[in-house]
This record gives sequence, C-alpha cells and structure tokens, in this order.
Amino acid sequence: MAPPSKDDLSKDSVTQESVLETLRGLRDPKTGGDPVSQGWVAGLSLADGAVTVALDVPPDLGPQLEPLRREAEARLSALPGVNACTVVLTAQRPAAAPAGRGGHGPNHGQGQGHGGGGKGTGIAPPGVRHIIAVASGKGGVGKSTTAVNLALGLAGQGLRVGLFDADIFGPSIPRMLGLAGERPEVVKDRLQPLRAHGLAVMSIGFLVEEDEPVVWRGPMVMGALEQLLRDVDWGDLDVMVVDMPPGTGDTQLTMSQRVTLAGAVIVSTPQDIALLDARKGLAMFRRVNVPILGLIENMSYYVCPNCGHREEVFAHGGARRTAEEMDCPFLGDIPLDMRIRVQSDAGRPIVVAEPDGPHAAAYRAIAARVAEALEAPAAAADQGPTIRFT
Ligand SMILES: Nc1ncnc2c1ncn2[C@@H]1O[C@H](COP(=O)(O)OP(=O)(O)OP(=O)(O)O)[C@@H](O)[C@H]1O
Repeated sequence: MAPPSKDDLSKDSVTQESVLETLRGLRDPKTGGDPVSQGWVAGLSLADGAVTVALDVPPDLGPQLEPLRREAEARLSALPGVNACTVVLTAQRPAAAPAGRGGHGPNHGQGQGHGGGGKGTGIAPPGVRHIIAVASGKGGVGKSTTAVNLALGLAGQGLRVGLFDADIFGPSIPRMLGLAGERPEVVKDRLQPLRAHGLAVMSIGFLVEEDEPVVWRGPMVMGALEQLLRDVDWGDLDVMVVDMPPGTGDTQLTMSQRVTLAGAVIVSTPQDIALLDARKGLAMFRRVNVPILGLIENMSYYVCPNCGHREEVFAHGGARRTAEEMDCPFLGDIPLDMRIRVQSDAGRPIVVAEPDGPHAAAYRAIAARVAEALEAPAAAADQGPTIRFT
C-alpha cells in the first residue's frame, strides 16, 4: 500500500495510518487476529473525508464477520476528519445459482432476499419497484450516455427514477450529469443519493477522486456494489436504471444474479464486432433468466449538421437485424451527433439540453417502450430459454 500522501498528513484529515491503526484494534472472533495482520485489507481509499475500506475475508467467515464490519465502520466514522465511511466485506464466493424467476414481479415492498437472482441473496432497495440494467458487450458504445438519457426519458413520463452507476471501473455518470466532485451527504448512517434533473443518482465516482485509478479486485467490486445498493437511502422509486460495466465478466454475471433485475437493455453500435459482443451480453442475461427489454442501436447513422445529408457510417440497421435474429425487441436507434457528446461532456444530457430536438424525442420514445415493457412484462419482456447456470 502506498505511504500516506502529503494531504493525508494535514492536521484535520484522516490518514491511511490512522485507518489501519483503528482496524488493528478490531478482533476476528474466530482467530483473535486483527484484520490488518491477517492480510484482509484489500483496498483503502480516502477522498475528502470519505473512507472506503474493502476487507477480503475467507468465504466461510463472511456472515460471522458482519458485526466486525459494523464495528469497523463505527470506529472509523468516529475518527476526526471522517464524514462518510463504507467498509465492505468481500470474499471469493462461488457464484450462486439463480433461483427460478417466477415472473418479473416488481421489487416493491419486498426488501432484500427475495427471489430472482440467487436464492436468499437477492438485493433490492425496498422502495424500488423495477431495476433495469443498461449493458453493452464492449466499452465505448455509448452505454452510459444511453443510461442517462433513458433515465431522463423515464422521468419525463412522470416516473420516480434513480440512476445507479455500477460502472465501477470508469464511473462517468457524475460528469455526464454535472455532478463531478460532489460528495453524498450521510444522514443517519445512510448515504443520500445526489439529485440531478429530477433523478436520484449514486456512483462510486462520488466516493473516490475522479483522477484516482480505482484498482478493484473481482470480489471487491461486488462488495462495493452491493453496499452501495444497500446503504444508500434510495427512497421510493418506480424505476432504478443501472449503468453496468461493459462486457460480460464476473461482475455483470454476479450483479445479474444478486440483484433482482426486471430486465436488461443492451446498447450496441452497428459494427459487426460490437454486435457480436452485444449477442454475448444478451446470451449472458438470458442464461441467468433476466428478461431482455430490447436492443438499442447507438451511433446508428450520421447526419451532417451543415447540409443535413445522412451518412450510414457503420452499416446502419445491424442492431435491428440482430434483435430479430435473437428474438428480442428492438427499442430504437440514436444517431452519431456531436451535440449528444458535447452536451453530455458539459453535464447536460441531450434530453435536458434540447428537449424539443429529435434526439430527445428518440430517447423518450425508447423510454416509453421500456416503461410499457415494465408494466406489461409477461407480454413484452423476453422470456428466453431457461438454462441453468452452474
Ligand atoms: N450518439 C452519440 N453521438 C455522439 N457521441 C456519443 C453518442 N453516444 C455516446 N457518445 C460519446 O461517446 C463517448 C463514449 O460514450 P459513453 O461513455 O456513454 O460510452 P460507454 O459505452 O458507457 O463507455 P464505457 O462503458 O467504456 O465507459 C462519450 O464521449 C459520449 O459523449
């Protein structure tokens, strides 16, 4: 672990050493050892008084160590200079087999541990009716841009919408919503989501410095994501849109299994290679019985801002064809347009920046299809073949 930085050493700020010292004062009830000497400290981040610690513990000890985790949080929270503290327990657990999805019922009022992803391990903030994942087979296809504008489109329908940035390796939601550098408030030990354009928003980006490379190991990722879902005061939401990390790795799979997803939206560009990855993403969600709400083609075509000429840069229409071949709904296409990027970079997503423009209309139409699918899941959502994942 890196030595404490100069900033760490300033008088009122918490330091790595004071965090480690506090952890050394705790005892594992089984061995009597402390978390530091047992080599459990897998990650430690300090940012503006927000302390995040990941303890990588032996899988069989996980449940017994919950009191130690809570004690660690309590003691660290009491250190001078700490205004928010999250301690996560992670362990290289075997992935839970998904329980059968008896339909796509809303989460409302069911709290944690209800069916769906992994028996007894499903996580759902209690007041959230539907959780949907926005995913892509590969990075850079515009997944986060789509997640933000889709969330805003859903909010435009009068729904209460949350946006959860689960893209822990490259959280871009804070910047896209003009919230970069903001920190969540802690009220009664619970992190309060930030608010932007009517959305409740949470991202790991609010807890670490923007330019700080976050080196997460697999099990840490799940611990952090689970904790952000559990410890954030999401309140009552009709829909939570989750911006997933790109790809089809363990994180996506585990997230699909542990969080009761009402469905997944897959974003792809029209190139063959991206579509191939989109197919893999789609297959992964089907394997864990998450309904596919549909495919979106992003950067579908280019319209010259000067002459209005439409250019099919990447063989437009590939996602629609793929959707047909894979027997899932096609939700719509969004062109490649500089204004989408420029507005997004400026923290004003296009749905908000140009609400009367064609792109906002396209995102709203996609949002309407998604909302419809959520309300009539049996008719609209993809059931997919039932394949057990072992
Ligand atoms: N339709 C579009 N037209 C123009 N630029 C776009 C469009 N969609 C996304 N972009 C831009 O492309 C870049 C990548 O988008 P974004 O961050 O949403 O992708 P991503 O798939 O979430 O990437 P990653 O998962 O790798 O972080 C951003 O600069 C974004 O503004």
